[in-house]
Amino acid sequence: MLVFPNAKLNLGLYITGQRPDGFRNLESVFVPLPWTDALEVLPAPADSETTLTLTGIPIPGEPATNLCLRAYELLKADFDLPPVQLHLHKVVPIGAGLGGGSGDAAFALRALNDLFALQLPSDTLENYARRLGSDCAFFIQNKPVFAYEKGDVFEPVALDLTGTACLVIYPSLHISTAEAYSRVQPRTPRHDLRTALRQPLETWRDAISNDFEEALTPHYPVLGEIKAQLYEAGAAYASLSGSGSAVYGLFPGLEMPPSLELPVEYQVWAGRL
Ligand SMILES: C[C@@](CO)(OP(=O)(O)O)[C@H](O)COP(=O)(O)OP(=O)(O)OC[C@H]1O[C@@H](n2ccc(N)nc2=O)[C@H](O)[C@@H]1O
Ligand SMILES: Nc1ncnc2c1ncn2[C@@H]1O[C@H](COP(=O)(O)OP(=O)(O)O)[C@@H](O)[C@H]1O
Repeated sequence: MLVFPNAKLNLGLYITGQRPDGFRNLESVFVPLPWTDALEVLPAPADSETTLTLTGIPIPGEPATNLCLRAYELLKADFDLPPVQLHLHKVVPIGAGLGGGSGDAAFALRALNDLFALQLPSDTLENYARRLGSDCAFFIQNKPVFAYEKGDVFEPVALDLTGTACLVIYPSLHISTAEAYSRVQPRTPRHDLRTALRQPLETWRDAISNDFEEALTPHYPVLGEIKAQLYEAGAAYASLSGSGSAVYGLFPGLEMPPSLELPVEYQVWAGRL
């Protein structure tokens, strides 16, 4: 079985409180971004070992800690799964705020559920996903949601950005999620995200913000430079995604976003949501 785990964008992000478990409460709207990896999951002979092979962008850390393998081990602890051969072709930049690793984990759970006819409903898969990472559960249903608590509890949002031209720029700068959280002090949300997102996209610039962007831009000025470049190129809305370092621009009304002159080491996704 071959699946294509996608990434996500955060529309607004507020760190609202410190939790007793050491994590932070947040409020954000997550939307799927069709920048994808490719993940193959094949059943392997009963007497063989489970394997993971990797191509594409190198992933920091030991392959044994890869979220695809962790997803398999999580289900194997509860179900009589045969060994599998996993192959991940990594495309989505890492440490980008695009949730690429979380998407791989959730798609691995979904693929194993389908391949071995486990018949687990979405809420059960979401509970497994939550154990792998705070934003993993979003990728089970993979549709726009208002996310709160650890970013793993959802409410539906009436938001349809389908077809909106979008440019995502990753300045080859790995910002770890833990480092980003350590730089932000929880506070009352600056804006009411659900109300703001019901207004026309052209108003979002002054009505939606990302707390990580404010905290990280003084340390990484390139983030502010890319955002300014996106606005100069005509974006109606531009922001850091999640804890960065990817910055995106939305260009409603265009068939495709404009192309920008950027350093060769940057990775870019241009297309329609
Ligand atoms: C910031 C967000 C926003 O969507 O996305 P990314 O920028 O990583 O894509 C998410 O909250 C990232 O979720 P995820 O990447 O799954 O984080 P986890 O693996 O669960 O946690 C990594 C580390 O981030 C911190 N963390 C994460 C989530 C949260 N609600 N509070 C936290 O304090 C903790 O220090 C934790 O050890
Ligand atoms: N399949 C995977 N893809 C990407 N990162 C992975 C994967 N499995 C484990 N990781 C670990 O997760 C970390 C961050 O993953 P990712 O979701 O891409 O971050 P972010 O959402 O902050 O961009 C990486 O540093 C990496 O060590």
